[in-house]
Amino acid sequence: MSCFELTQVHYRYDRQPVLRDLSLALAPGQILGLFGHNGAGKTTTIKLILGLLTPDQGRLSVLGGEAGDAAVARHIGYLPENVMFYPQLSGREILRYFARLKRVSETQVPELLAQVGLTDAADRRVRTYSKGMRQRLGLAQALLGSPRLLMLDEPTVGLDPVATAELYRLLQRLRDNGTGIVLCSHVLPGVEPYIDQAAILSAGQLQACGDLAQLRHQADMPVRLSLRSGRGDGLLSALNGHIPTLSTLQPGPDTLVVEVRAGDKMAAIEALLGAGGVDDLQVHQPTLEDLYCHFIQAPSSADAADHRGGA
Ligand SMILES: Nc1ncnc2c1ncn2[C@@H]1O[C@H](COP(=O)(O)OP(=O)(O)OP(=O)(O)O)[C@@H](O)[C@H]1O
Repeated sequence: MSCFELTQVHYRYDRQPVLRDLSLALAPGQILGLFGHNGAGKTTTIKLILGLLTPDQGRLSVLGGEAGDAAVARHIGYLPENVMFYPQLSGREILRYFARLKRVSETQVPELLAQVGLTDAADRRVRTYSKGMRQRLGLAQALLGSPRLLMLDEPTVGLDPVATAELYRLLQRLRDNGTGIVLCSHVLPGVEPYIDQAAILSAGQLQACGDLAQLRHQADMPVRLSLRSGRGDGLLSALNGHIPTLSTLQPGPDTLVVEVRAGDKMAAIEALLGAGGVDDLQVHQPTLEDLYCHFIQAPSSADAADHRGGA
């Protein structure tokens, strides 16, 4: 059973279309990064899955049931973008309060505080917490009741790099235990190794969705090979005539940078190494940020169709 499945979902606020023809699914034990600029529709998507909004068109199922159904909602953990707590309560009191609200056992509270690194601050008032500590308390709140689907809206806001890496590692442990996780963010640096799938939203439309290899295949962006060698010209002639290069650059006497199409990468590496004299070789594949920029800038199929229709 999938954690959720949206099929051709449309949503509009008042008369303003916000999500258009959105199809997206998440399997258990997967981390989906949902990326897009401000206003792309990420929070709206999360609210639909939570059952706080209802699609105008299309189908939506969550954990095999209806979004918003109480029996479904109790298996969902949610960390909202701007997390706010009663400042005069301690972290422990807040978690106990939410445990009662969610009707789950309070015995989980000490363990969750430990999981997010707040054991020592558990009995301090939340108004003395840093932004990052409040964010981690928000995560502990989302984890109450061991949710099968966890949705995190901008979870790394306010976290320093070490706390961010710890958060991602915690998410991976949850994922390995079968939790489906949506990580909604416009912060891409550092997230790449921790997600299984990336969905890229722009102006309410899904531009691309898949794992990194699929996105790279779909984008067909050039791969850059950086070589250190005493015989740059010889290497270039080993390539020329066999492998089409998109660009070549010799930034120094011993360095050569070649761009080839993704599909020619292995043949180019073989030709270069076969020519001999290569002291070092680095392969630069498009990063998640490169792919994001590529897909955000690419016209969507609907826009392209509109354009064709208007021409
Ligand atoms: N309650 C609302 N009433 C009217 N329009 C809204 C409402 N909430 C959001 N919108 C609009 O819907 C669009 C999508 O907003 P949404 O919050 O889903 O985007 P987002 O991708 O989460 O953005 P951000 O990264 O800034 O949080 C935006 O144009 C926003 O202005």
